[in-house]
Amino acid sequence: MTTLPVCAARLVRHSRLVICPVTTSLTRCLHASIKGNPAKTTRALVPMYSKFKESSECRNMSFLGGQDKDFIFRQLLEYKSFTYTYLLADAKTKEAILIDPVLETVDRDVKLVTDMGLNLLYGVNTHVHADHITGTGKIKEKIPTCKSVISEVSTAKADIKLKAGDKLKFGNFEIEARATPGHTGGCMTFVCHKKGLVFTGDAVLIRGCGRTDFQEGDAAKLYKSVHSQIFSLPDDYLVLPAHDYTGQTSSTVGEEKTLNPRLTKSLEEFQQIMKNLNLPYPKQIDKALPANLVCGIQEEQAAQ
Ligand SMILES: N[C@@H](CCC(=O)N[C@@H](CSS)C(=O)NCC(=O)O)C(=O)O
Repeated sequence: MTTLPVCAARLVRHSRLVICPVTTSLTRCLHASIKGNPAKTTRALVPMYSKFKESSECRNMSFLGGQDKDFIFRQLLEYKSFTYTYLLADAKTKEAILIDPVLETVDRDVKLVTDMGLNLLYGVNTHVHADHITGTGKIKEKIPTCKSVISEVSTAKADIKLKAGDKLKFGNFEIEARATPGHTGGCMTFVCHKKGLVFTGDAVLIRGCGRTDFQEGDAAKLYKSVHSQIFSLPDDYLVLPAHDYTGQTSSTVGEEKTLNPRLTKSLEEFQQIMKNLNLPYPKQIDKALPANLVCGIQEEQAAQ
């Protein structure tokens, strides 16, 4: 109870970024407490604060701020392949996961994890990437307790093979694995419901989607899995893709449902668009695919 006005003060600061009725009321209430009766104000703040904690604004604040008292979040860029790696951690228990680490940036990521005193449980791959080598193998060498993770459908080697519906826990948080094939056969999307975050890998990119011209790529499958597994999530969930080539960092389910120039079309139109993308093959595909089938540089490769 005593910390409530402090929390409210932080909310007031954040309310400059995002204005919503709940924070506006909180602001008024806090200002009233300066003039009036603080105990009465605190009583009035309790239901408002509870409502705020459940709101998308509150969830997104921790994304904007990168950290709150419960949750740590970082979006990290590997700028040669324009890949985003995500660090998620429980701020209290220090248990952490990395989603889509890249070989070239393993040292940066391991230093961040170590500096922050985190206990990295999992290095998770959304799929067998074709454009860069995953960092999960090298991370395991540096942090032997960390387990590599990928979908079982991918047929890649890893410590943990996920099925649709499986959950990975870290402290008081978890990500739910959803099968979203189409870019590759084994693509998975990870949802952190508590924070309203959805890690789409290459299934949904911001105003785009993963190509479907190799690795069991299938435009119809991609369309159906995105619509059933991602567009069915609440509109305010933050979409966090594995790549962006235009300098954007995040979107929302609601935005992509209405503004994505490919996925808002009919299935037939989508298939035509994907057939005519004519993208050059990723530059690293020949070394990335075999390495990623063993989750990066691992014993199997070193022994060869
Ligand atoms: N130029 C890059 C590869 C770019 C590319 O093909 N990206 C993939 C995801 S990584 S396999 C993709 O699906 N792109 C969709 C799109 O519309 O751009 C390189 O050489 O690495």
